[in-house]
Amino acid sequence: MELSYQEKLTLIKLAELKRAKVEELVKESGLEQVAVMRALLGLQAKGLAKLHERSERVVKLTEIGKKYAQIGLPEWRALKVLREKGKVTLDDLKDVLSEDELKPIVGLLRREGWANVRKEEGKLVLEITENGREASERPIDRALKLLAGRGEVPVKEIEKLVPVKELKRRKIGEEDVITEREAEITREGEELVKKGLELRKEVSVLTPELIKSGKWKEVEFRKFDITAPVRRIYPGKKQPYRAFLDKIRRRLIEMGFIEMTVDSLIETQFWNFDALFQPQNHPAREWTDTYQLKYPKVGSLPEDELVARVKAAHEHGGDTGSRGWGYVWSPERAMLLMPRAHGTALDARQLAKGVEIPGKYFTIQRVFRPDVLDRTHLIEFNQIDGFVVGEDLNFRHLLGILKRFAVEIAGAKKVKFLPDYYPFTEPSVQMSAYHPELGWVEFGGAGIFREEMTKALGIDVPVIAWGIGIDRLAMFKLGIDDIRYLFSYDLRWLREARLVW
Ligand SMILES: N[C@@H](Cc1ccccc1)C(=O)O
Repeated sequence: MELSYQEKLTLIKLAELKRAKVEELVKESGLEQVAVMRALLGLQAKGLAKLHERSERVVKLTEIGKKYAQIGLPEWRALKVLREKGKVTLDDLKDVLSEDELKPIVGLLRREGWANVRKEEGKLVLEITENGREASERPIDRALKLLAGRGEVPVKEIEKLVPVKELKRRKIGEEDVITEREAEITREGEELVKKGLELRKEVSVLTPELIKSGKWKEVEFRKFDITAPVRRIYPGKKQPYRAFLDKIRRRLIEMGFIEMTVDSLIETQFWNFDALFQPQNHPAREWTDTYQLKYPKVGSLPEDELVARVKAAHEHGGDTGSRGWGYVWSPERAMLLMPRAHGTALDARQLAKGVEIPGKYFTIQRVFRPDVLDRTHLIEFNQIDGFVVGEDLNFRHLLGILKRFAVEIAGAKKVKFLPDYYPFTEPSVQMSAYHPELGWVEFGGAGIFREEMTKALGIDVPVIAWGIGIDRLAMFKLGIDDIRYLFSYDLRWLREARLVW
């Protein structure tokens, strides 16, 4: 029978102890816990040892419990003050009790019979009782000491002092299940050890020295079982949502899209609304709710010529043949600052700066809109906006691009388009994708930018554009059904979530 070095060593130690906890064997052999476990499993498979597992319910201290073990339970801290003063108000206890501890203290002291409660001039007054003067260690105090000293105490043992429920209610203790493993040597094991085992240290790394000196012929090589279960480790990795966004960015760049960036999350209404041909004094301005900046209130407008063209488009359609919105456009209004409400503002900035024709552009932006938080809505979310500009583009190209996004990037199984309205596109479309749990989820809007907008920005060819709520795409991909989870601190999720794309 072939045994590894670790198995031999463990078996020899086990032969001395006959029956031992895994921890003892770890101490005796000087091996790692995992190595001993693996050796024992090996020995068990060969019939040389037997493993016994026993689970036990134990109680251990919570963080609060640990604190109490150091500074004393609130009732003791309060009683100390009471003993000194005889009579106190709740205010007098503020020095020794935290706010959370103050609330239940009256009930606690009364239940123990340590204090009487009265009202004096509208204030609660606590007065010490005989019981309070003579109070000494109670079962719960002993339980706390026991837990502090031993770390974990079996439920059975604690319950002799206080019900575990009581410890849980007071947030002092919590329950846990520990599994204890014990190994026992079998008769075969004993016989093998009696016959004598040669403990030859195994080599786990083949070094150049071993080869050069020819020693490799003499040493014993350690065998590795690469299918053996090991402890899970969680190496550092990108936050799953961040990783998702980065991959989309990469993918779009690979597809030939140029990324548009901007330094600030704050935007003038000019770029958020006006440059997109959204009328200032019209309900359409509220096609979505937005926030406004209190301080500073205003920013600056771009060059006069551009502002004049946007103004002309709003007032009478500029040189597009449109009649515009027919009102007097106000530069003051356009200067107001706001947290950016959609990524489309960057489209306008880019078009005004000039674009390659044909060209494809995109941006991933954090945007802000008031909303009621729920599993599909956040007030702060991310959008991928983008546009394609070129001579012969039409609506079909747009639908094709959008569908590819939803299916390829988000892994949506079904997609549907519905007519929609945006002041800056004509025609406009809304896209929804199907999620097995959420049903149809709206993803975003798209359309062909209106001439009143593009002409004023200096562009003479069709521009197809879209804005997609990327957070919802991420939900599809990451397999979560609550959008708030994207920003979760839940360590388990952060560790276990697969990095998908
Ligand atoms: N900006 C729009 C989406 C959109 C972008 C581009 C064209 C049409 C619509 C939104 O936030 O919903």
